[in-house]
Amino acid sequence: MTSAVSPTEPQGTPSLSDGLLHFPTSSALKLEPHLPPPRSSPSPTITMTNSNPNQKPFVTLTFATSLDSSLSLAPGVRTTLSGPQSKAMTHFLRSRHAAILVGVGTAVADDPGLNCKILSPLSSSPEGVGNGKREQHPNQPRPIILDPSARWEVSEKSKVVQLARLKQGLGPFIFTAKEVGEVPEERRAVVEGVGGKYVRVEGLKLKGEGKGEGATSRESFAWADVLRTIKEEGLDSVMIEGGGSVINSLLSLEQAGEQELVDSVIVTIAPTWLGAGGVLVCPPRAVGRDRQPAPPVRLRDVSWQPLGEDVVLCGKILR
Ligand SMILES: NC(=O)C1=CN([C@@H]2O[C@H](COP(=O)(O)OP(=O)(O)OC[C@H]3O[C@@H](n4cnc5c(N)ncnc54)[C@H](O)[C@@H]3O)[C@@H](O)[C@H]2O)C=CC1
Ligand SMILES: Nc1nc(O)c(N)c(N[C@@H]2O[C@H](COP(=O)(O)O)[C@@H](O)[C@H]2O)n1
Repeated sequence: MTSAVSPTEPQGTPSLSDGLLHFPTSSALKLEPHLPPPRSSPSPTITMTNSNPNQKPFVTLTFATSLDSSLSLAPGVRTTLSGPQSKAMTHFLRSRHAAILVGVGTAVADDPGLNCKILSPLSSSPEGVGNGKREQHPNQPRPIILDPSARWEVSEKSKVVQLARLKQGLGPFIFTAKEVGEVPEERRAVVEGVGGKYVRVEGLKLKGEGKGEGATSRESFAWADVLRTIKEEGLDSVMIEGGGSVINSLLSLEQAGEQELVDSVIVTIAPTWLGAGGVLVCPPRAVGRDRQPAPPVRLRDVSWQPLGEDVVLCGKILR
C-alpha cells in the first residue's frame, strides 16, 4: 500500500474540491482499444428496451487486485487498493459503459456508489475553463446488483440510492430470481422511487459445493441469461467489477472454454500484499476430458500502463 494510506481508510483521489475526478486524455487514449464504442448520449432515466435482444452487451471484466490476488482483506471488508490515478481510471471506465455490475456480497460489504465521478468533458480541463462550469460527466452507468434471493436490504440510506436522488447516478436494477411481488414492498418503493427496479432473471440453478456433510448449495444464474437480460434492458455495455464470487464464476466459464462472454479485461494491480484470508480472484482450474489440467486462460493484445504507484493491465482473453 502507499506510504501514508491505510487500506481500510477512504483514500485521497485526484479530485478537485467538489469531489470530481480528472483522467488525462493521454491515459484514456491508451485504453481505447480495450473499450466499447463511445456512448453517444447520456443514459436515459427510463431505459428503452432493446429491439434486438439476441446479442449480448460488450463485457469488460475490471477490478483492482493486490500482488497476492486479493480484492479485499476479508469478505465484507471494504478495502482500498487503487491509488488516486487508477481510481480516476475506474471512474473513466464507468463513463464508457452503459451498466456496472456487482454481486450482492459487494453491495452489502461496500455500500458502493456505483456512479461516475469524472469531470464532464464540457468542463474541458480540471480547472473548468471549457464552458466555465465544472460539472459531473453526463454518462452515468446503470448499477446492476446480482441478488438472486433479494437479500440486499436497500434503503434510503444506501449510497447508490442517495446518489440517484441527487441525480449524481442512476437508480439500481436488482437482478433477482424472485417474483417482483415477493420483494418486500418498502425496498421496492425505495428502488423504484429513484428510477431503479427489480428485474426477474429466469433460469436460476442450484450449484452444489462440496460433498457429504457440510455440502452447500447456492443459487446462481447462467451468465448468458444475465447478459441477455442486460441487453434486453437496452444496455449495450457492462463493466463487471466484482466481487470475488462474481469474477471467479465468470472466469471459470472462460477457463473451461465453455462460453466466450468477456470482451475485455482491465485490471488495476496495486503494489501491496493483503495476506491470507482475503477475497481472492482464483477461478477453479479447468480439467479436460482426459481429466488432465486444461491449458490455462491467457490474455492477448496485452498492454500495461503505470498509473501513479499502480499498474493497469489490459487484454483480451486468448481464444
Ligand atoms: N478490489 C476490487 O476491485 C473489488 C473488491 N470487491 C470486494 O469483494 C468482496 C465481495 O466479494 P464476494 O463476497 O465474493 O461477493 P460478490 O460481490 O461476488 O457477491 C456474491 C453474491 O453474488 C451473487 N452471485 C454471484 N454470481 C452469481 C450468478 N452467476 N448468478 C446469480 N447470483 C450470483 C450470489 O448471491 C453471491 O452470493 C467485498 O469485500 C468487496 O469489497 C468487490 C468488487 C471490486
Ligand atoms: N477500482 C477499484 N479499486 C479499489 O481499490 C476498490 N476497492 C474497488 N472497489 C469497487 O468499487 C466500488 C466502490 O466504489 P464506489 O463507492 O462505487 O465509488 C466497490 O463496491 C467495488 O465494486 N475498485
